[in-house]
Amino acid sequence: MAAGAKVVHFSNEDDDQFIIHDNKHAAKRRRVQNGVHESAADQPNDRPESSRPKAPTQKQEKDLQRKKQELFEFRKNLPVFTGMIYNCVDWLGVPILTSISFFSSARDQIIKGVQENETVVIVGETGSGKTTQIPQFLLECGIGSPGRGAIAVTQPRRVAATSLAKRVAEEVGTTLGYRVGYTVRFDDASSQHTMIKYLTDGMLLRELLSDKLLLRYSVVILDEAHERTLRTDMLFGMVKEIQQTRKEMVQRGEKDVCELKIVVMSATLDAEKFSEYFNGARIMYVSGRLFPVKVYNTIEPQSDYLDAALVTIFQIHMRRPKGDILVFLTGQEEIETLTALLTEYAGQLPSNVQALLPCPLFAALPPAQQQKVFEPAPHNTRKVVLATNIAETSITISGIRYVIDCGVAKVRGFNAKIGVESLLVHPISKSSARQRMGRAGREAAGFCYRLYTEPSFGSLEENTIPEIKRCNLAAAVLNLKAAGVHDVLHFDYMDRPSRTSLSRALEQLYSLSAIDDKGTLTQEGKQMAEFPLDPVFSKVLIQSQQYECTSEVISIISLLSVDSVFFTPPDKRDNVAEAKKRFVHPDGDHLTLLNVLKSYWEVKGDKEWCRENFINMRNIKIVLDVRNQLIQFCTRMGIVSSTSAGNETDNILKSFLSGFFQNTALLQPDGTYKSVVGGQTISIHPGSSMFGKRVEAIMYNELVFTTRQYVRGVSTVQGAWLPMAAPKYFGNSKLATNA
Ligand SMILES: Nc1ncnc2c1ncn2[C@@H]1O[C@H](COP(=O)(O)OP(=O)(O)OP(=O)(O)O)[C@@H](O)[C@H]1O
Repeated sequence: MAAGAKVVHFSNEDDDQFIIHDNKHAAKRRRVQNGVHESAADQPNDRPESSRPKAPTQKQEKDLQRKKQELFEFRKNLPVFTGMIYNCVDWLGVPILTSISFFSSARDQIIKGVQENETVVIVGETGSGKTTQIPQFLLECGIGSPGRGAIAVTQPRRVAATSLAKRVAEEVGTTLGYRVGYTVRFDDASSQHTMIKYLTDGMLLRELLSDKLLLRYSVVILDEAHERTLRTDMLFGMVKEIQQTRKEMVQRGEKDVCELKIVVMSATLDAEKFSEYFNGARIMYVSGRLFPVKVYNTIEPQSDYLDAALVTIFQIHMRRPKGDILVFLTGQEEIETLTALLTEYAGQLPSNVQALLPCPLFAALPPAQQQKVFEPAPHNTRKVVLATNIAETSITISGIRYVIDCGVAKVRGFNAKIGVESLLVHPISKSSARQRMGRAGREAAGFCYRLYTEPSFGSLEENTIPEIKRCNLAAAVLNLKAAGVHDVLHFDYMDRPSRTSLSRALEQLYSLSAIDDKGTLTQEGKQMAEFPLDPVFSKVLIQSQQYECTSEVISIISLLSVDSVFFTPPDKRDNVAEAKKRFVHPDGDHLTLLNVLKSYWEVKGDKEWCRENFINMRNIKIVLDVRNQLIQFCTRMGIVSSTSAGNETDNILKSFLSGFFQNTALLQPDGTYKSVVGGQTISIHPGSSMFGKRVEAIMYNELVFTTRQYVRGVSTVQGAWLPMAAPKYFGNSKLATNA
């Protein structure tokens, strides 16, 4: 083997490995960061009824029926159609035969199970057909009907909701948005005829604001319940309560109300725990999977998974039969680094080898670009989808035969004691690893390459810790209050968050003036709950009206929604640092970012200018997209997008301080900074325009734990502004004790 060559050895693999004769790509470093709410919460949309999906024309109808018939031939072989249903499993997870019926199909038993029980928990292998088929069964048997109500199927992510709706519309033989549709943030493909609606959990929470008993639905299917996102956990408690209320209404003989059925589904779920929470719900295990997936683990631990992923991609490409590859990574920056490296090395492949096409997939990518991963690869090309864990559950990407799992993910954490939130790279759970594996083997036999050893897999946690146990709960508590849950301390949580976390959240909402001293939602709090943003950013936006700088604030919030507006080729770090200096604003990073956007507009997005200044054009497009959405949103809310006329700099910084007052630090006599909350010593990140500067007080966007506690997104503020920014918070001694 040539010096510097790199090979990743997997268990059970032959060893004619592909060798990359250059390992310069190693050690591309990743940042661990925290802060901005990456994917904004979901919003109702206001598409006028006239532009909403219509019944298919006669010609469309013919094509739809042909496709439906074709897909039916496939559907009827899925395990949820024809497989066996079990009532329980032994301690190894093997189904035990008890009171099952050999004479009825899985489909019939699932229908009967839902008809006879208020709540059913369904567990079945990835790809067995739960998400696409079970809603159709419930429609076909009349549990979902125009008279009783539609079927809502929640998904933790929008890309899953939209792609599933498209597939199921084809299977049902209807145009998308007519009988089958979806509702996600800023996009609604549904109509009053929609009987099966895929929607993000955030969207269903939002519908609860206007339809408190979810009367438009007869069934709510909570899919991928194992993910335990904050929003799904909130939904558990809310739908459980709604089910009880509707039952009592039916018992009282109230008209136009039917009982609400709840179906909880996943491939990797602690069914007993869910059953117990939902008052002893019936559990059904669906046996079997459609296609096998062979799993390989590395023989040795890998010190650099990005490097290992790159090598594995080429090993598969050179040695394995046709089929696309799905690689799980932790974030946008890694995905972009690997895309660049893949493109570079793919150019060195011999001419008789098929081409490689990298396709990125991450939450901040505009929906139209996300959809590209679902398009078939061009002739004689192997598609390599590079995704964060937004591709981990629910979705089927046609053509994927190989999955590469790096074994880690970015996980949001929150230290309730000191009120600090962080986003750290953390090993995934076994449940996540199985979900990742399950993205292969959906249309044919598949292969999963885990970039970690078998013992490492064995040492992973069984399930991911519920988000509610590790997040800042301010947004969740605000949503609960907006949905009418006043007593958030005694809400029926499946896993109760700590009292400290809840108190912290209430304290933060009080400081933001979202709730009053009795814990009641204020007018401002109601407005904040409507925003597609974390409450902290909502506060900044609302406050910007008073300082007449909404337009600038919207731009900066949009700029903060991406990792970086600069593109940093590994061998051009010095040139990039030089380019960044051209935009520096003396008051810090918020205004420096705004300078970048202003300059981009001045040159009308000139490509050559972007190249010279290392501007990441894709990220700027994302920024502009978020900005447009926020402007539209503010217009709907009656917020005028004014531009600062007076002291622009101070006004913008004061607006941000009204939300970020807890992310502040004061200069100490020894030249270090001490955080106002928690009193910790912090350092300004070397990448900040404020690095090395000594000012009276700073405000920062995020705290990063690396070798020390760094803050990023830093701007200078005046100490005297703090009490004005949050009088309820700084009313007393906090400043004095930390000064
Ligand atoms: N968009 C699609 N294109 C091609 N095949 C699809 C598509 N969506 C679903 N399928 C097929 O239907 C099968 C069932 O998919 P479905 O999403 O219902 O399974 P599931 O049991 O919910 O899986 P998971 O637990 O992974 O979400 C898949 O294995 C795949 O073969």
